[in-house]
Amino acid sequence: MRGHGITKTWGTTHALDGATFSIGRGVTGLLGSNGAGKTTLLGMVLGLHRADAGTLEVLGLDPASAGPEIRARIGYSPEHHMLPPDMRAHDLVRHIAEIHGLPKRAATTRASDALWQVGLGEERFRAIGTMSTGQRQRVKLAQALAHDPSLLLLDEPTDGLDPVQRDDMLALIRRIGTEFGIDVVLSSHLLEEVERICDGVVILGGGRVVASGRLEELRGDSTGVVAVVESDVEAVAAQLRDVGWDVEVEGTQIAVEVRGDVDLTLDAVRDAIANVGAPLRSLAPRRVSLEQIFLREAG
Ligand SMILES: Nc1ncnc2c1ncn2[C@@H]1O[C@H](COP(=O)(O)OP(=O)(O)OP(=O)(O)O)[C@@H](O)[C@H]1O
Repeated sequence: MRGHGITKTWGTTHALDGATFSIGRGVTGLLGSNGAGKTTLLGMVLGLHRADAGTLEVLGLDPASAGPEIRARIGYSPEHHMLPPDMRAHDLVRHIAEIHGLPKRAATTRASDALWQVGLGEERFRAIGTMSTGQRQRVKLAQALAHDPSLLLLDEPTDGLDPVQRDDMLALIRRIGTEFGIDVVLSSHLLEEVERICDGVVILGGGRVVASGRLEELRGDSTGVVAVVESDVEAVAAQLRDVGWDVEVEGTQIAVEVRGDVDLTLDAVRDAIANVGAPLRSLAPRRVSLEQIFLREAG
Protein backbone atom coordinates (compact mmCIF):
# COMPACT_ATOMS: atom_id res chain seq x y z
CA MET A 1 0.00 0.00 0.00
CA ARG A 2 1.27 3.45 -0.88
CA GLY A 3 0.03 6.98 -0.34
CA HIS A 4 1.43 10.18 -1.74
CA GLY A 5 0.51 13.69 -0.57
CA ILE A 6 -2.88 12.64 0.79
CA THR A 7 -4.98 15.53 1.96
CA LYS A 8 -8.45 15.37 3.48
CA THR A 9 -10.42 18.15 5.08
CA TRP A 10 -13.61 17.67 7.06
CA GLY A 11 -15.22 21.13 7.13
CA THR A 12 -12.49 23.27 8.66
CA THR A 13 -10.54 20.32 10.11
CA HIS A 14 -7.43 19.22 8.24
CA ALA A 15 -7.56 15.50 9.09
CA LEU A 16 -4.73 14.70 6.63
CA ASP A 17 -2.40 17.27 5.18
CA GLY A 18 -0.08 15.76 2.59
CA ALA A 19 0.50 12.31 4.10
CA THR A 20 3.08 10.24 2.21
CA PHE A 21 3.86 6.66 3.24
CA SER A 22 4.43 3.13 2.11
CA ILE A 23 3.24 -0.01 3.91
CA GLY A 24 4.90 -3.38 3.29
CA ARG A 25 4.13 -6.98 4.20
CA GLY A 26 3.46 -8.21 7.73
CA VAL A 27 1.98 -6.23 10.59
CA THR A 28 2.15 -2.44 10.33
CA GLY A 29 1.23 -0.04 13.10
CA LEU A 30 -0.64 3.12 12.13
CA LEU A 31 0.18 5.33 15.08
CA GLY A 32 -1.01 8.75 16.12
CA SER A 33 -2.74 10.45 19.00
CA ASN A 34 -6.53 10.76 19.08
CA GLY A 35 -7.69 12.84 16.13
CA ALA A 36 -4.44 12.32 14.17
CA GLY A 37 -6.36 11.09 11.11
CA LYS A 38 -5.96 7.31 11.43
CA THR A 39 -9.64 6.41 10.98
CA THR A 40 -9.93 8.89 8.13
CA LEU A 41 -7.02 7.17 6.37
CA LEU A 42 -8.51 3.70 6.91
CA GLY A 43 -11.78 4.96 5.41
CA MET A 44 -9.87 6.08 2.34
CA VAL A 45 -8.07 2.75 2.06
CA LEU A 46 -11.51 1.12 1.98
CA GLY A 47 -12.68 3.55 -0.69
CA LEU A 48 -15.31 5.06 1.61
CA HIS A 49 -14.00 8.64 1.40
CA ARG A 50 -12.17 10.42 -1.35
CA ALA A 51 -8.97 12.35 -0.78
CA ASP A 52 -9.09 16.07 -1.63
CA ALA A 53 -5.62 15.65 -3.11
CA GLY A 54 -2.94 12.99 -3.44
CA THR A 55 -2.81 9.41 -4.66
CA LEU A 56 -3.44 6.16 -2.87
CA GLU A 57 -2.70 2.64 -4.06
CA VAL A 58 -4.11 -0.36 -2.20
CA LEU A 59 -3.54 -3.95 -3.38
CA GLY A 60 -2.43 -2.47 -6.68
CA LEU A 61 -5.70 -0.54 -7.14
CA ASP A 62 -7.00 2.99 -6.57
CA PRO A 63 -9.66 2.87 -3.82
CA ALA A 64 -11.40 5.96 -5.21
CA SER A 65 -12.37 4.06 -8.38
CA ALA A 66 -12.10 0.40 -7.30
CA GLY A 67 -13.76 0.46 -3.85
CA PRO A 68 -15.85 -2.74 -4.25
CA GLU A 69 -12.90 -4.79 -5.60
CA ILE A 70 -10.70 -3.56 -2.77
CA ARG A 71 -13.34 -4.16 -0.07
CA ALA A 72 -13.75 -7.73 -1.35
CA ARG A 73 -10.13 -8.35 -0.40
CA ILE A 74 -9.94 -6.38 2.85
CA GLY A 75 -11.24 -7.32 6.28
CA TYR A 76 -12.15 -4.35 8.48
CA SER A 77 -12.69 -4.20 12.20
CA PRO A 78 -13.96 -0.72 13.09
CA GLU A 79 -13.13 1.11 16.28
CA HIS A 80 -16.64 1.46 17.62
CA HIS A 81 -18.86 -1.39 18.67
CA MET A 82 -21.48 -1.99 16.04
CA LEU A 83 -22.40 -5.58 16.86
CA PRO A 84 -26.10 -6.50 17.22
CA PRO A 85 -26.48 -7.76 20.82
CA ASP A 86 -29.29 -10.23 20.10
CA MET A 87 -27.47 -12.00 17.29
CA ARG A 88 -25.36 -15.09 17.83
CA ALA A 89 -21.68 -14.62 16.93
CA HIS A 90 -21.82 -17.43 14.38
CA ASP A 91 -24.91 -15.99 12.64
CA LEU A 92 -23.26 -12.57 12.35
CA VAL A 93 -19.99 -13.86 10.89
CA ARG A 94 -21.86 -16.18 8.50
CA HIS A 95 -24.04 -13.27 7.39
CA ILE A 96 -20.96 -11.10 6.71
CA ALA A 97 -19.38 -13.95 4.73
CA GLU A 98 -22.59 -14.21 2.67
CA ILE A 99 -22.57 -10.46 2.03
CA HIS A 100 -19.08 -10.97 0.64
CA GLY A 101 -20.50 -13.48 -1.83
CA LEU A 102 -19.87 -16.86 -0.22
CA PRO A 103 -22.62 -19.46 -0.78
CA LYS A 104 -24.62 -20.42 2.36
CA ARG A 105 -22.80 -23.67 3.09
CA ALA A 106 -19.31 -22.20 2.54
CA ALA A 107 -20.26 -19.17 4.64
CA THR A 108 -21.34 -21.46 7.51
CA THR A 109 -18.04 -23.34 7.44
CA ARG A 110 -16.04 -20.16 7.10
CA ALA A 111 -17.86 -18.56 10.07
CA SER A 112 -16.97 -21.52 12.28
CA ASP A 113 -13.35 -21.45 11.08
CA ALA A 114 -12.98 -17.71 11.67
CA LEU A 115 -14.48 -17.96 15.17
CA TRP A 116 -12.18 -20.87 16.05
CA GLN A 117 -9.23 -18.86 14.67
CA VAL A 118 -9.94 -16.02 17.08
CA GLY A 119 -10.41 -18.40 20.02
CA LEU A 120 -14.21 -18.29 20.18
CA GLY A 121 -14.94 -21.77 18.87
CA GLU A 122 -16.72 -22.89 22.04
CA GLU A 123 -18.61 -19.61 22.34
CA ARG A 124 -19.71 -19.28 18.75
CA PHE A 125 -23.40 -19.84 19.33
CA ARG A 126 -23.70 -17.31 22.15
CA ALA A 127 -25.58 -14.05 21.72
CA ILE A 128 -23.09 -11.22 21.27
CA GLY A 129 -24.82 -9.13 23.95
CA THR A 130 -23.92 -11.74 26.59
CA MET A 131 -20.21 -11.61 25.75
CA SER A 132 -17.38 -9.75 27.51
CA THR A 133 -15.64 -6.79 25.83
CA GLY A 134 -12.68 -9.05 25.01
CA GLN A 135 -14.95 -11.60 23.36
CA ARG A 136 -16.77 -8.88 21.40
CA GLN A 137 -13.44 -7.56 20.11
CA ARG A 138 -12.73 -11.10 18.90
CA VAL A 139 -16.11 -11.29 17.17
CA LYS A 140 -15.19 -8.07 15.34
CA LEU A 141 -11.95 -9.71 14.30
CA ALA A 142 -13.75 -12.88 13.17
CA GLN A 143 -16.21 -10.91 11.01
CA ALA A 144 -13.21 -9.14 9.45
CA LEU A 145 -11.69 -12.56 8.65
CA ALA A 146 -15.01 -13.97 7.35
CA HIS A 147 -14.19 -13.77 3.65
CA ASP A 148 -10.54 -14.81 3.92
CA PRO A 149 -9.10 -11.35 3.10
CA SER A 150 -5.52 -10.64 2.07
CA LEU A 151 -5.35 -7.46 4.14
CA LEU A 152 -6.85 -6.70 7.56
CA LEU A 153 -7.50 -3.19 8.86
CA LEU A 154 -7.94 -3.12 12.63
CA ASP A 155 -8.96 0.16 14.23
CA GLU A 156 -7.95 0.25 17.93
CA PRO A 157 -8.61 -3.50 18.43
CA THR A 158 -7.46 -3.46 22.06
CA ASP A 159 -9.80 -0.67 23.08
CA GLY A 160 -11.59 -1.48 26.35
CA LEU A 161 -9.56 -4.62 27.06
CA ASP A 162 -7.90 -5.40 30.39
CA PRO A 163 -4.12 -6.10 30.35
CA VAL A 164 -4.50 -9.88 30.02
CA GLN A 165 -7.10 -9.61 27.23
CA ARG A 166 -4.85 -7.04 25.55
CA ASP A 167 -1.86 -9.38 25.58
CA ASP A 168 -4.02 -12.18 24.15
CA MET A 169 -5.42 -9.91 21.42
CA LEU A 170 -1.94 -8.67 20.43
CA ALA A 171 -0.61 -12.24 20.29
CA LEU A 172 -3.57 -13.21 18.11
CA ILE A 173 -2.99 -10.27 15.73
CA ARG A 174 0.68 -11.22 15.49
CA ARG A 175 -0.34 -14.80 14.64
CA ILE A 176 -2.73 -13.58 11.95
CA GLY A 177 0.12 -11.56 10.39
CA THR A 178 2.60 -14.44 10.52
CA GLU A 179 1.01 -17.92 10.61
CA PHE A 180 -2.13 -16.96 8.65
CA GLY A 181 -0.06 -14.85 6.23
CA ILE A 182 -2.57 -11.98 6.18
CA ASP A 183 -1.08 -8.47 6.13
CA VAL A 184 -2.39 -6.34 8.96
CA VAL A 185 -2.65 -2.59 9.46
CA LEU A 186 -3.19 -1.93 13.14
CA SER A 187 -4.38 1.54 14.04
CA SER A 188 -3.46 2.48 17.59
CA HIS A 189 -2.52 5.38 19.81
CA LEU A 190 -0.39 3.10 21.99
CA LEU A 191 3.30 3.08 21.04
CA GLU A 192 4.02 0.15 23.29
CA GLU A 193 1.61 -2.24 21.60
CA VAL A 194 2.79 -1.31 18.12
CA GLU A 195 6.38 -1.77 19.21
CA ARG A 196 5.53 -5.21 20.56
CA ILE A 197 3.96 -6.80 17.48
CA CYS A 198 4.59 -4.68 14.39
CA ASP A 199 7.16 -5.13 11.63
CA GLY A 200 6.64 -1.62 10.30
CA VAL A 201 5.10 1.65 11.38
CA VAL A 202 3.52 4.80 10.00
CA ILE A 203 3.35 7.60 12.56
CA LEU A 204 0.83 10.37 11.89
CA GLY A 205 1.07 13.78 13.51
CA GLY A 206 -0.63 17.00 12.46
CA GLY A 207 -2.10 15.27 9.40
CA ARG A 208 1.36 14.37 8.12
CA VAL A 209 3.55 11.30 8.36
CA VAL A 210 6.23 12.14 10.90
CA ALA A 211 8.05 8.80 10.57
CA SER A 212 7.53 5.56 8.68
CA GLY A 213 9.39 2.41 7.75
CA ARG A 214 10.44 -0.96 9.07
CA LEU A 215 10.82 -0.81 12.83
CA GLU A 216 14.28 -2.38 12.67
CA GLU A 217 15.52 0.33 10.32
CA LEU A 218 13.94 3.18 12.25
CA ARG A 219 15.55 1.99 15.45
CA GLY A 220 18.93 1.83 13.76
CA ASP A 221 21.96 0.08 15.19
CA SER A 222 22.26 -0.52 18.89
CA THR A 223 24.04 2.25 20.69
CA GLY A 224 24.61 0.33 23.88
CA VAL A 225 24.60 -2.97 25.69
CA VAL A 226 22.73 -3.51 28.94
CA ALA A 227 23.56 -6.21 31.46
CA VAL A 228 21.70 -6.98 34.68
CA VAL A 229 23.61 -8.89 37.36
CA GLU A 230 22.42 -10.17 40.72
CA SER A 231 25.46 -8.85 42.64
CA ASP A 232 28.97 -7.37 42.18
CA VAL A 233 27.74 -4.56 39.93
CA GLU A 234 30.52 -2.17 40.88
CA ALA A 235 33.22 -4.81 40.43
CA VAL A 236 32.02 -5.60 36.89
CA ALA A 237 31.82 -1.89 36.07
CA ALA A 238 35.37 -1.35 37.39
CA GLN A 239 36.71 -4.22 35.26
CA LEU A 240 35.17 -2.68 32.15
CA ARG A 241 36.33 0.86 32.99
CA ASP A 242 39.87 -0.42 33.56
CA VAL A 243 40.05 -1.47 29.92
CA GLY A 244 38.52 1.74 28.63
CA TRP A 245 34.77 1.08 28.28
CA ASP A 246 32.29 3.85 28.91
CA VAL A 247 30.05 2.42 31.65
CA GLU A 248 27.01 3.65 33.58
CA VAL A 249 25.58 1.84 36.58
CA GLU A 250 22.00 2.07 37.81
CA GLY A 251 20.93 -0.34 40.52
CA THR A 252 21.82 -3.82 39.29
CA GLN A 253 22.01 -2.63 35.68
CA ILE A 254 25.22 -1.91 33.81
CA ALA A 255 24.95 0.06 30.55
CA VAL A 256 27.97 0.04 28.26
CA GLU A 257 28.32 2.22 25.18
CA VAL A 258 29.02 0.28 21.99
CA ARG A 259 32.55 0.57 20.67
CA GLY A 260 33.58 -1.21 17.49
CA ASP A 261 30.47 -3.30 16.99
CA VAL A 262 27.70 -4.69 19.17
CA ASP A 263 29.04 -8.26 19.25
CA LEU A 264 32.46 -7.07 20.38
CA THR A 265 30.86 -5.02 23.15
CA LEU A 266 28.65 -7.95 24.22
CA ASP A 267 31.74 -10.18 24.40
CA ALA A 268 33.64 -7.65 26.53
CA VAL A 269 30.75 -7.34 28.99
CA ARG A 270 30.30 -11.13 29.13
CA ASP A 271 34.04 -11.56 29.84
CA ALA A 272 34.04 -8.96 32.61
CA ILE A 273 31.02 -10.61 34.26
CA ALA A 274 32.69 -14.04 34.02
CA ASN A 275 35.99 -12.70 35.45
CA VAL A 276 34.22 -11.25 38.47
CA GLY A 277 31.98 -14.32 38.77
CA ALA A 278 28.85 -12.15 39.01
CA PRO A 279 25.54 -14.01 38.52
CA LEU A 280 24.14 -12.72 35.20
CA ARG A 281 20.40 -12.15 34.89
CA SER A 282 20.24 -10.66 31.39
CA LEU A 283 22.45 -9.21 28.67
CA ALA A 284 21.12 -7.55 25.54
CA PRO A 285 21.79 -4.76 23.06
CA ARG A 286 19.92 -1.55 23.80
CA ARG A 287 17.86 -0.18 20.91
CA VAL A 288 16.21 3.15 20.37
CA SER A 289 12.57 2.81 21.44
CA LEU A 290 9.60 3.79 19.32
CA GLU A 291 8.82 6.44 21.91
CA GLN A 292 12.26 8.00 21.38
CA ILE A 293 11.72 7.93 17.60
CA PHE A 294 8.28 9.50 18.03
CA LEU A 295 9.58 12.27 20.30
CA ARG A 296 12.57 12.89 18.02
CA GLU A 297 10.51 13.10 14.82
CA ALA A 298 7.44 14.86 16.22
CA GLY A 299 9.46 17.29 18.37
N1 LIG B 1 -16.97 12.54 9.15
C1 LIG B 1 -16.32 13.54 9.75
N2 LIG B 1 -16.84 14.77 9.78
C2 LIG B 1 -16.20 15.80 10.38
N3 LIG B 1 -15.00 15.69 10.99
C3 LIG B 1 -14.42 14.48 11.00
C4 LIG B 1 -15.05 13.33 10.40
N4 LIG B 1 -14.23 12.28 10.57
C5 LIG B 1 -13.16 12.72 11.26
N5 LIG B 1 -13.27 14.04 11.52
C6 LIG B 1 -12.26 14.87 12.22
O1 LIG B 1 -11.00 14.65 11.58
C7 LIG B 1 -9.95 14.55 12.56
C8 LIG B 1 -9.28 13.19 12.43
O2 LIG B 1 -10.18 12.18 12.90
P1 LIG B 1 -9.90 10.63 12.83
O3 LIG B 1 -11.09 9.93 13.42
O4 LIG B 1 -9.48 10.26 11.48
O5 LIG B 1 -8.65 10.51 13.81
P2 LIG B 1 -8.08 9.25 14.57
O6 LIG B 1 -6.60 9.37 14.49
O7 LIG B 1 -8.70 8.01 14.07
O8 LIG B 1 -8.53 9.52 16.05
P3 LIG B 1 -9.35 8.56 17.04
O9 LIG B 1 -8.43 7.47 17.43
O10 LIG B 1 -9.72 9.49 18.16
O11 LIG B 1 -10.56 8.09 16.27
C9 LIG B 1 -10.61 14.79 13.91
O12 LIG B 1 -10.45 16.14 14.24
C10 LIG B 1 -12.06 14.45 13.67
O13 LIG B 1 -12.90 15.18 14.54
